[in-house]
Amino acid sequence: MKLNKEDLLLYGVTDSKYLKGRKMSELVEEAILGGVTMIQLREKEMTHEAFKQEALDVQSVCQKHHVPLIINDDVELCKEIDADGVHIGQDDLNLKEARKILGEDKIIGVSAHNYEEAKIALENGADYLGVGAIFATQTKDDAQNISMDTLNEICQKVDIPVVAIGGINQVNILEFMGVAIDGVAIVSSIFGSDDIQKASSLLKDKIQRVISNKMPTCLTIAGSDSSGGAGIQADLKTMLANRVYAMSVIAALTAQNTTGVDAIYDVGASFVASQMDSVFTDIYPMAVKIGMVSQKEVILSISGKLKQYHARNIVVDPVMVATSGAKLISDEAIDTLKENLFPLATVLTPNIPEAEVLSGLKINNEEEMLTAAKYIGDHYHCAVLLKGGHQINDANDLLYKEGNYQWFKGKRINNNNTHGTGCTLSSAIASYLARGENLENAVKKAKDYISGALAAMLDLGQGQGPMDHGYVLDKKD
Ligand SMILES: Nc1ncnc2c1ncn2[C@@H]1O[C@H](COP(=O)(O)OP(=O)(O)OP(=O)(O)O)[C@@H](O)[C@H]1O
Ligand SMILES: Cc1ncc(CO)c(N)n1
Ligand SMILES: [Mg+2]
Repeated sequence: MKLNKEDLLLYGVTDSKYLKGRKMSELVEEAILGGVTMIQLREKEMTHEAFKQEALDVQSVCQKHHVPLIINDDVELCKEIDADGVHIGQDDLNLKEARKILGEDKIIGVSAHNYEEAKIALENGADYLGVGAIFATQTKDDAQNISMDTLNEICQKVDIPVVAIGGINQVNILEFMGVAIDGVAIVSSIFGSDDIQKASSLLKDKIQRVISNKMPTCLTIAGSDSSGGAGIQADLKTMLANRVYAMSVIAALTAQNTTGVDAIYDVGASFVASQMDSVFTDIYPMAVKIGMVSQKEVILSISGKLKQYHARNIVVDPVMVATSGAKLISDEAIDTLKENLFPLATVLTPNIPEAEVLSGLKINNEEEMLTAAKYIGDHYHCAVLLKGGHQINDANDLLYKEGNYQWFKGKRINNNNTHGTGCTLSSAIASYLARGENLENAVKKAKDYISGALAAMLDLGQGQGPMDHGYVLDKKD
């Protein structure tokens, strides 16, 4: 019996510490009734005879429900009872030898912790890979942790199915949104649960949604602009126009229009946290854009939640002053931003006045833009896109990342309606990161989008008006 990719969707791995006097085959049957699609029998401290008896019991349950049974480590036992396959670690019996013993018809899975190991396993004829540990796990204390990015890289480069393993539970399973895995292998959250069938069924539902979802998801955490040209409203419009599913956590409200900001109403830190819980425990965002966050407590609650949910692709727009000149952040909050949010950023997107505040340097030309971008990037250990919208002659933006820099040239458009340009650019970058583009391509595409939105020459309001975020839809008429 050879492996179907679908068999890996919810891969239950047993552990006798959860037996509590019951038979392993009973636990396995509950897991299968809940939706587990493949079983791995894993025993570390049992005599051969006892393990064989347990394996035969579990095998009859698996056969009854047409679920493949994989034996951990023990190639001989797999052959002896004619199980469907074996899973071997990096230290276990060599893959080539296992293949020789078992032949082509048995499934052989291999554990890999990095791309090199994955490549070798592929070359030696593995049928699937178990890649981890993704999260901290109680099952194996020596497990190395690997990042979501490494996991995704392995999935994309290796053309055999990949399951993620290590500490996966009902909440963090959503973090695989946008990662090209074929399934998850789980021990404790299935077999350590009081209701194995129910736990399996909930996990199955979640992993099915995560894997079948092809729509990139993106979150903005920012302030509301009642006039709709900047803040949350610009972000949502931008994300929609760049074809991602957009969600919002409102961190502040402004009474604002194209002529200025009349009032600010702060949203409490705990309510911001609640909004983030609601989003991250249901539709996990593949990228997050952060805009106006005016209060220290709010920033602390955002950074805490981003860490808790291992958010990735974080674009931080350090909003300080509106296009109209109004101040949007307290001085105390700037320090909190630097200390707590900047270190989490994939990229920071200051404009020239903001970069001056963050670097303490004056910026009058492109050379000084580079000096300031370098200072900020090296200081806060993140990439920096220093926007040139405030330069007199051109609209060239500078991306500085890990010692390298790249200019994104823009033609200055003779349009005074630039309300919300910063919000729009950072949201467009987040959208393309959610779509799986690397930072350089995301910036390039975002720059093209905003140039088009400015060139559409919308003219609304009595001050510096908003852009036409929906210009890309015109083609559809
Ligand atoms: N007149 C213009 N023509 C072309 N591109 C522009 C123009 N003004 C701004 N941009 C571009 O818009 C993007 C946003 O840059 P900008 O420096 O205006 O951000 P910002 O000051 O943070 O905006 P906001 O006022 O919304 O906070 C950059 O890519 C910049 O080059
Ligand atoms: C709510 C809000 N966020 C950001 C900006 C920056 O343009 C603004 N004007 N308003
Ligand atoms: Mg701005």
